[in-house]
Amino acid sequence: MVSDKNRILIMTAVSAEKDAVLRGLHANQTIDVLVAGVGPVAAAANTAKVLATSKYRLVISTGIGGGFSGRAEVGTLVVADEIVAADLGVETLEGFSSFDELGFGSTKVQVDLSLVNRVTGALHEAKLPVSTGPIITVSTATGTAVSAAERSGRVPGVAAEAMEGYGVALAAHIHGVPALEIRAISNQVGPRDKNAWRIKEALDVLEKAFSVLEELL
Ligand SMILES: O=C(O)c1cccc(C(=O)CC[C@H]2O[C@@H](n3cnc4c(=O)[nH]cnc43)[C@H](O)[C@@H]2O)c1
Repeated sequence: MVSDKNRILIMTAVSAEKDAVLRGLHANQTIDVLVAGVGPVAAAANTAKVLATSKYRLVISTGIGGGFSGRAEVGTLVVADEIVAADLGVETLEGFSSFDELGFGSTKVQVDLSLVNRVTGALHEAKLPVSTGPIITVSTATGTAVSAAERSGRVPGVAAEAMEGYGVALAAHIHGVPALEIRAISNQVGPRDKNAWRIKEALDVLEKAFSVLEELL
């Protein structure tokens, strides 16, 4: 790894997502794309490991994700305007209490909204279907309509769900590096129906996204 403050680090959960991003980047020499592993803990640990020895000006968590109905449809892109750990908290008789509410710290990583707007604008200019909104990170992927409604109700405007963004973004924040999360929607968040997942379509739009963003980043 070249240690250079002009470099960008992109973390994906699995190699299929890494390969899609690399196809879009056309062998860009200033962007490193690495596999973080699935889930927030692996993603945080592996991102922190990289940042401990190499300097970057930006970290991006990206890959496929679930879209919330009416906010992010399958085959579209979502750029996070807030990265939220949706299940960091306590189950109580009155419902879920987040770490924020309990005073245990923040479950959110703020993002540079001017960068979010530039990224979203570039994708829109390229005629790619894109929206912005909070992206939640979970340790257990939603699998029922009840859970989808509960999570959607707790995070106003939530657009998408995935499993690595908060881990990647928190590791970056601890190292003083700004972070983004960009998701290509492979499925709708809700009742588990693997037959309804459109992973290839999502990987295709992920590739297109990074072929556009290569010029901007
Ligand atoms: O439901 C299943 O049988 C099943 C089998 C394999 C993988 C899964 C996943 O949930 C993959 C999680 C993986 O993909 C991202 N992802 C994509 N869609 C979602 C979602 O709706 N909720 C959470 N994560 C999602 C995630 O970032 C992981 O890397 C399920």
